[in-house]
Amino acid sequence: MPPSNTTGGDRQFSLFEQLDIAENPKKAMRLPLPEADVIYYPAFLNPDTADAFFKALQNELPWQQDSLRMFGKTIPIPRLQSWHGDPECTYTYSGLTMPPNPWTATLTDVRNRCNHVCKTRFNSVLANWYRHGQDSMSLHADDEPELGPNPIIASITLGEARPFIFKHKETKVRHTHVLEHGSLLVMAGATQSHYLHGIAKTVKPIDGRINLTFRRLIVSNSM
Ligand SMILES: O=C(O)CCC(=O)C(=O)O
Ligand SMILES: [Fe+2]
Repeated sequence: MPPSNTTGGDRQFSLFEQLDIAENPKKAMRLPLPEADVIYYPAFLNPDTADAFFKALQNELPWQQDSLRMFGKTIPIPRLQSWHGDPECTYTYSGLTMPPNPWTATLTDVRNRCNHVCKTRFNSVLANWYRHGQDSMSLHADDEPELGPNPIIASITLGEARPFIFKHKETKVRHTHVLEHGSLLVMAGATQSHYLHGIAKTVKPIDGRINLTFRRLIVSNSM
């Protein structure tokens, strides 16, 4: 049975209220996920701005294909990545330790828009480039200790729309939501405690997608 919708209900409502949605021409919506706080803004960026950001990021970021050690083997991850942030924001993710690259003009611009709407100060961002349908991200929760409890994460989509999968950790119930060009997805509250999320592969011939997930790492000398 899916968990009761009353659990965390206050928190869901307060996230919606917390976000500054007044400036967005298209309405934001809360996704129907019990025990989670997830808001989706379809047209956070206008299409021309989103196109320009996509092109700029392709050229601006030092994209690399990292590898993970699994079962004694080194396996290249199926996407390109680039980690950026304030100097103290070294991040450990699936066994990879990544010192931050500096903020670029485009990342700073998008970060400031996310800060404004989410009323927080993101100090880091993971950029993911899914080059085609065979690039993906396996189901995971963004629950690294340096994110602290109940982290707020702002996730921008540029380029090809891809289905974003949520899977409840206990009930295993799945919910899929297509993330469109120029959209913003905000995950907050207990979302990471109760759900995994990821991007599946597809055999369809599709174009590339760049995703930016802004985070606030709790590091000793962050202000
Ligand atoms: O590409 C996406 O939308 C998901 C990215 C993600 O989950 C992450 O970077 O932790
Ligand atoms: Fe994630």
